[in-house]
Amino acid sequence: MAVLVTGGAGYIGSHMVLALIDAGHDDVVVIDDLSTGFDWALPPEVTLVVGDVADQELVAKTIREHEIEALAHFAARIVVPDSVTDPLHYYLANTVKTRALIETAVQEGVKHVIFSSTAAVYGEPETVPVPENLATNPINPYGRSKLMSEWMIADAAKAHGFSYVILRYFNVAGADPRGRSGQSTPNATHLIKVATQAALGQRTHLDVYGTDYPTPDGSCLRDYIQVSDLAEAHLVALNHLRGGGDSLTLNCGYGRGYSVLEVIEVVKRVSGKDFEVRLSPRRAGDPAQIVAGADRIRNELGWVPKHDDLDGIVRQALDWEDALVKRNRV
Ligand SMILES: NC(=O)c1ccc[n+]([C@@H]2O[C@H](COP(=O)([O-])OP(=O)(O)OC[C@H]3O[C@@H](n4cnc5c(N)ncnc54)[C@H](O)[C@@H]3O)[C@@H](O)[C@H]2O)c1
Ligand SMILES: O=c1ccn([C@@H]2O[C@H](COP(=O)(O)OP(=O)(O)O[C@H]3O[C@H](CO)[C@@H](O)[C@H](O)[C@H]3O)[C@@H](O)[C@H]2O)c(=O)[nH]1
Repeated sequence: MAVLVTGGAGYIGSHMVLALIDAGHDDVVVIDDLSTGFDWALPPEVTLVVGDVADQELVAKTIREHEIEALAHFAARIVVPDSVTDPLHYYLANTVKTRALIETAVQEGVKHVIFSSTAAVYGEPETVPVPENLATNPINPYGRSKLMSEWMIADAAKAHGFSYVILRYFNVAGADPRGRSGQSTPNATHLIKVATQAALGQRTHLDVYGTDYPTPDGSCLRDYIQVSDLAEAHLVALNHLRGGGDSLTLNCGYGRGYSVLEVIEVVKRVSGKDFEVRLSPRRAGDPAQIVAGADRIRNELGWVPKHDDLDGIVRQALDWEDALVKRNRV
């Protein structure tokens, strides 16, 4: 009952691989082009196929050779402002390549698909938290590229008989509590990563992108979910599908929002380090606030998060950043 993890050498995918192995799966195969991922992020017992998810010959061969039953599709481009400046690249990487991958999966008889979607499909909701049945209305090409993939997967599942869980992640942060993986992209743009780098002196300062949003302190509000909790959500989704469960679309978040300024305050407190914070103009493509309606995944799949604590998430991110520095991987 092998699982193929696309993008498994990346931040979230590598935590999924660890979760599968911790749960006793000895048949995990990763396909990754290593464009933003790292082969060293993977445990040695995992098979890594270096290549593109849209290489249909390679993917078909991999599925056949390893008798892949389920596909967890993480590989993508993920930076919201980059999607605004280079939308065609995002539609190619996230939508066109997902189409090719799903076509191969259908041709090769893959039974289950878990897809990494995003809170960005909701766009700029008028109220938070947002339940899954809120109308989708993405405001940036990244969100649209993912929403189109959601639609393709749902349509193809209906036509060709596989089952799926679409997981809409909110803002993913933190690191493996055992220190085996974390966010390793050197020039990552994610707030908690950037703030921990500022705290450790790897960046001169931190920009706050926008302080005039209609939020309590004027900075954007996000729902930060710890990465191993998110990986665990994939495991319960996989078990659900293997047990014959229906296809589902589920938010992955804790249901509580923190502002950019609040996150910075937590990073300074937990690290014990002060750093320069510049109040800067808004960044392209950012919604003011996005918080998960977080009940459905708990009710439908029995998912129970273990790391719902921003201080702990920041501590993990700091420890991982520190480990990267010590291993000369920054
Ligand atoms: N990080 C977040 O906060 C967040 C939030 C919502 C959704 N997501 C989604 O989660 C998924 C994983 O994100 P991440 O943060 O781990 O990013 P990441 O960049 O660390 O991981 C992506 C991985 O996919 C690989 N990859 C990219 N394009 C590929 C291709 N065409 N063929 C093969 N491999 C390819 C990269 O080398 C990398 O290892 C993405 O689909 C992203 O859209 C992330
Ligand atoms: O140096 C920084 C970095 C970020 N921010 C702000 O912090 C918030 C969060 O930004 P970031 O961490 O870059 O995440 P998002 O742009 O919210 O996007 C993340 O979260 C989305 C789900 O909500 C995912 O779909 C994306 O893949 C993922 O990058 C935003 O308001 C940013 O403007 C800053 O003010 N300064």
